[in-house]
Amino acid sequence: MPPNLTDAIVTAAEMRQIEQRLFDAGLPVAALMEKVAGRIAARIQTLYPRSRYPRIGILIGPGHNGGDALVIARELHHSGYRVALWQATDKLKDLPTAHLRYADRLGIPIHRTITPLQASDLIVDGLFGFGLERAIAGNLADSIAQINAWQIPIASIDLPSGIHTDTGATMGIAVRATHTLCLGLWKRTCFQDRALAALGTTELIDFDIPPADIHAILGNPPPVRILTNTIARQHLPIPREPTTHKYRQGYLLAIGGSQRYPGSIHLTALGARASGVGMLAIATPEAVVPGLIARLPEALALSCPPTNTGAIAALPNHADLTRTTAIACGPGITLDAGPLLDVVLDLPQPLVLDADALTLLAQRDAVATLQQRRAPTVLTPHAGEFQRLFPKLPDPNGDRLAAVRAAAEVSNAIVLLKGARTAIAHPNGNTWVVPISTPALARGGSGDVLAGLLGGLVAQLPGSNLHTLSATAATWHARAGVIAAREHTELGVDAFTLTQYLTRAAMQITRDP
Ligand SMILES: NC(=O)C1=CN([C@@H]2O[C@H](COP(=O)(O)OP(=O)(O)OC[C@H]3O[C@@H](n4cnc5c(N)ncnc54)[C@H](O)[C@@H]3O)[C@@H](O)[C@H]2O)[C@@H](O)CC1
Ligand SMILES: Nc1ncnc2c1ncn2[C@@H]1O[C@H](COP(=O)(O)OP(=O)(O)O)[C@@H](O)[C@H]1O
Ligand SMILES: [K+]
Repeated sequence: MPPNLTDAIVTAAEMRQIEQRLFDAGLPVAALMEKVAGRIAARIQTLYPRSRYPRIGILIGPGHNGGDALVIARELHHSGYRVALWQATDKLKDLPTAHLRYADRLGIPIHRTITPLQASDLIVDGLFGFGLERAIAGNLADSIAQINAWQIPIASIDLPSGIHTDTGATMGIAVRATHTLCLGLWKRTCFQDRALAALGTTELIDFDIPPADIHAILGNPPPVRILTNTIARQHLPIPREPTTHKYRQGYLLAIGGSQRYPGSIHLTALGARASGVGMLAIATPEAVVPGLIARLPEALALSCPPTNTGAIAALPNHADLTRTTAIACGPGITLDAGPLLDVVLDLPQPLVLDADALTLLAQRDAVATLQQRRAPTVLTPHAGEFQRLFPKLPDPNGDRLAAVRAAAEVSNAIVLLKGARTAIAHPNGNTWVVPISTPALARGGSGDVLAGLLGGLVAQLPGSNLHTLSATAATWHARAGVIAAREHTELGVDAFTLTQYLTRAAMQITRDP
């Protein structure tokens, strides 16, 4: 299968339509269940070897998620595990009914209360998959609460039961998995921040869906996708042309800083430096310039007149922006820099807006202002900034993928919604998801670094796909965080430390498959 097809991210409805095409084409439902469950059973035996996990408790729901679980139970039983089942509900669909009867015949114990499963080394959760249609309540909910309290590792089939397949919402209560084995194609919920704690480690179990069936339902390329390393690599500005020179390697103007927040623009500048941009100019209040140049001697300082609060009042009169290929604006400018933002929005270069620039934008009619821009804009809000910018759109702490897509559509800007799973939407609905990150990045200043890195990347490749470039910068940044956290723990990745790992992250992107 071409690698890009496993990058598609689907909704429950799309998955159902794709599966239906396979069934319509002649693949028996039971055959698919055997195949899928066989692959999961094999994976479980690798992840949880019988020597260390001899006793497996399996939760059986009423639908085909339960059917998968029963096939897995049978296979693990034959492989020598001691398997015990909890049948969660009376009424089962036909396939699970048949498999349950056969499990009984094999002598696998079938319990109607969960207590006997407490003596398990691993729980396999086959209660609900993408067929969950209402909140879990009553005895079922109580049982899930108890299972979660047992502190036994849990492997969920397809999804942690109780998590909405698309939105990541908890439907009443949800199994808290250690490991989620997502089947066939990634479900949206795997990239919704609010579901991450329930998902545990996620892994895709491929079952050979023909690409034509995926494309028939999702289109080609699919609209919502993981940004893979391969794509990120194609959007790094390396290798450089042998005869290039500094003015051909991009000219970024980074605008930020104030007397109150002099540090953020340093971090943005260090992010830009790591992007490899040919020329870096920094517009900041004159009081901030000396410290900045001490740290980044290569940068061109545009010393700006200050407001009476020490914010940037305007760009310097002499500033010649003709060579500028991209602009990043916002870190540390404070809310006193409104007139500056008006000037910046009017400039003809691609523009990355971050931090205070977003809050200032929210104080005017953000959507109308963005619609009027002559050049492309990338907005890089965290959830709080997003809510200020787009108060009428879906909550960015809820269904983040829906929220970011709606924002890009209404604003005609590329919107990069930061978080544990950063999502980047294009106005046409295409959305990249960055599948990795680390909570080590959850501290002040790491976003400033991203703004600079992204600005520097855009400056170097102004004619390239801005949407994918933005996602590449987010991946690059996240990878740097992951490498830094490995070496410094999650506590040791302050924003400056992060900047020192960006080059290593670029090397990793260029080397990894
Ligand atoms: N068709 C197949 O053979 C395949 C099945 N797969 C598995 O099938 C799953 C989807 O199967 P289904 O469509 O049967 O759906 P589920 O197994 O997710 O469950 C649906 C059943 O649960 C009931 N239900 C829904 N919400 C409930 C609630 N809150 N409380 C109590 N009962 C509730 C429904 O009435 C229905 O009977 C996937 O997640 C996956 O595990 C696929 O992965 C692979 C192919
Ligand atoms: N829990 C988390 N897990 C992974 N990444 C995170 C987490 N929290 C924040 N991040 C990342 O850290 C950065 C924080 O940016 P931002 O909130 O703008 O911080 P600041 O404005 O202080 O620089 C973003 O890139 C975001 O994706
Ligand atoms: K499940």
